[in-house]
Amino acid sequence: MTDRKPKTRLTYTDQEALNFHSRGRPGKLEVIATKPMTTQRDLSLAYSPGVAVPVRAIHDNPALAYDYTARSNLVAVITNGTAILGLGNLGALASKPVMEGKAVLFKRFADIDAFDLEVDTQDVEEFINAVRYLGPTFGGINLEDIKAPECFVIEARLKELMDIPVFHDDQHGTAIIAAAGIINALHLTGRDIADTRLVVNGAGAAGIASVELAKGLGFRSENVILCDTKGVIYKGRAEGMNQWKSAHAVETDARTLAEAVKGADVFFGLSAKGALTPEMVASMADNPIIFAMANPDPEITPEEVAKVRDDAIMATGRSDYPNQINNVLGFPYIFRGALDVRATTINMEMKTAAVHALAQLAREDVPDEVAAAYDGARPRFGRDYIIPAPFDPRLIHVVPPAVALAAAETGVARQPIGSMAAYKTQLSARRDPVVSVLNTVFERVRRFPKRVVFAEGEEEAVIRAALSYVHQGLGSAILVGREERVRETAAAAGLDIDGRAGIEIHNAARSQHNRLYTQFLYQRLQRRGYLLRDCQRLINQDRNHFAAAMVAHGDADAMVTGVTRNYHTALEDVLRVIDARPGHRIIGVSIAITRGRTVLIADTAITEFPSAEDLAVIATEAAGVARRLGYDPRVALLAFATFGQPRGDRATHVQEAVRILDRQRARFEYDGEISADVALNPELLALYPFSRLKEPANVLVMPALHSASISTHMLQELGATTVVGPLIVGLNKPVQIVPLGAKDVDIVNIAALAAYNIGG
Ligand SMILES: NC(=O)C1=CN([C@@H]2O[C@H](COP(=O)(O)OP(=O)(O)OC[C@H]3O[C@@H](n4cnc5c(N)ncnc54)[C@H](OP(=O)(O)O)[C@@H]3O)[C@@H](O)[C@H]2O)C=CC1
Ligand SMILES: CC(=O)C(=O)O
Ligand SMILES: [Mg+2]
Repeated sequence: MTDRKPKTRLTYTDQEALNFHSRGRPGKLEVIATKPMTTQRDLSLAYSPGVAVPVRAIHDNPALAYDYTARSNLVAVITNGTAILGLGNLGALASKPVMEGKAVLFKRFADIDAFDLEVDTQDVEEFINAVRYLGPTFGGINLEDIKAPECFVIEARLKELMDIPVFHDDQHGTAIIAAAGIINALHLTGRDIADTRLVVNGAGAAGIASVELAKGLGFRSENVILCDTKGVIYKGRAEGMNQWKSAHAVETDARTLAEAVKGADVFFGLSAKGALTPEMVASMADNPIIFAMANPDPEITPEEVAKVRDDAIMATGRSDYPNQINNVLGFPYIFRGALDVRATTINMEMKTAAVHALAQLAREDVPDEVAAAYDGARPRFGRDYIIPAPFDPRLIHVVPPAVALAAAETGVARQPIGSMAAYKTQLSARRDPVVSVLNTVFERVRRFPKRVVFAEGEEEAVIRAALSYVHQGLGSAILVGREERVRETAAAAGLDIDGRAGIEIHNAARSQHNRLYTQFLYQRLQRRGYLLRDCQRLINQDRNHFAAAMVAHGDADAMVTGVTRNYHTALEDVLRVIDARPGHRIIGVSIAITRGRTVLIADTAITEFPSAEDLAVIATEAAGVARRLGYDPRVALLAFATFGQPRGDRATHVQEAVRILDRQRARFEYDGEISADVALNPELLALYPFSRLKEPANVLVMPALHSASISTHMLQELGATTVVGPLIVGLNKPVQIVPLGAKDVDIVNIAALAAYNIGG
């Protein structure tokens, strides 16, 4: 009956789920030391006797625990296993996979360390006592999967007893995400919240909290019906009641869920699998909003809904359907914001701030990285995208700042955020170490904004990158392309570029500068076999030549290209227009970034078999890049051998390169020939006390292009390493080339590096 079919679900077998949990180290968590623990000295500092120093300091001033221990970033995920997802009361032990899962999500999405604690008691007092004394260990307490009504008592008492945030995720996390989703769904269906009829099935932890927050948003009490296993919670009902249910009892004739949902606008399922039938869905109002949030199986599936009507906005709690209304979008970021201001609690204002931040984010354009999380189908605000996806990289710098600000404004922040801009950068860097490495670059470009020409202005990723460049305050963007084509591509992607300050479109064929650029190119190429008309064609029809000519003439400050053409073709185009900087050689430098470590690798683009002289030049140019990125260069000239061992002819030109640098009195730390492991590992390096490198290298000069290329590609594919580049270094004007098919985030990073003139 409908042509709006739900997207295909991912599938897995039970055996695959078991294998996932058992393979390798069983479970999903391990503990990793954050300090070196290799030498006797490390042991003395970390343990006895050194550890006594912070012990005394904390005793004298308890606030110092945030500085000397992991407490400030540590959350407990605590349960008694009485309401494991929608599986019911299966006990503390069986809940462990879910709690480990929550801990992993804390880490993955918000860089919060979390321990799962499964407390084997169903007695409220015993449970409270098991938790209340854990305050010194943690910065926050995330209560999970504890059934109602005990969860209400437990949370309220622990909040009174503890001076750190205590947050029952199933109550508030769920309510916050459902509230964000409903704000957007009401907007899309043109409803007024004050007249909207809501039915909530499930009057437990999640149901009660969601009703309370929904009413806080503007749903009127008389328009909200709550149901449980006994049916509608109406005024006067006696069976299966408690004070939390009674607070939401209404005057109604409806007694069953089927009667309650008849004509209702919105259904929230926080109950159990299959609780909502297709017949009930069919009886709802036009454009019904159905959030079937029970896990792992919803109250009704999107396929079942699609069979009976095609006008529903449908959401579930699962990752394998569109519109995932799940507290995973909340708890990592809410705790991140709360921990970062050392909040004493998570109050209503902080929760509301999270609701609005999430709702707003879903309305914004989606970057490539999120599109990738949707199997390449870029979601756009609408019926199938009312809430951000869990893998949205923007969540980390959108939700915590809103929460932190609300904490400060309501006086529960012990240490409010100083600079919000700096905090947002710090947050992004938690998820993406590239952000912290490029932070100096971005900051500097923001202070001295630049006009960057994007040669491939008709490409969607490029238009997104240009918009992002402008939005981030880095300067203005010129898109080279046919106006209509650029506009069409932008419109199809839902990007608004018309009249946007800072965005210009330049059509090479129609540019008033063509005559000038053509003459300029002809002067350069006439003795290289090019006729005037060849140069005319290159300027009129080839965007790389046109864009490079803009930069050569100062009509743009920097250029970015490469999305549609392979690296070397794009470089040849550019080199017809722009030379090397006098006294310099063009080389390629790649930046390999892992958490806590950045290494430059050169030459990753130009010289296939560098001579000793070439290697010395490459070392010098790469050291310059390291300096421009804010590092003191420590350059290792790599070979398969280290200081003469094993012997072999191929290392001799590396040794000679080191002698050339000596003769040139190079003003940076360097040594070679040295193998990559010795260059990067302090313990191996210590075996060569005569080495001029006293600490591991941060610049690696490769003996040849093949080793450079192979190693950077392996790093990119195998490890948790991001490789940026190759960046072009030594060109007379700032031009950078991105890898073929680069995504918008990568293009913006490279545009910022071009604007920063990383190539010197
Ligand atoms: N998507 C998300 O992010 C989240 C989803 N949930 C889901 O919500 C559900 C409830 O969790 P939680 O509140 O923590 O659990 P609780 O045990 O606290 O509450 C369960 C509630 O559901 C009611 N219920 C159970 N089965 C039915 C049914 N067939 N029809 C009507 N009501 C029913 C119970 O009724 P009674 O009071 O009569 O026993 C009770 O009120 C679970 O499926 C869970 O997975 C929870 C948290 C987050
Ligand atoms: C998602 C979650 O916390 C639950 O279903 O219990
Ligand atoms: Mg839960």
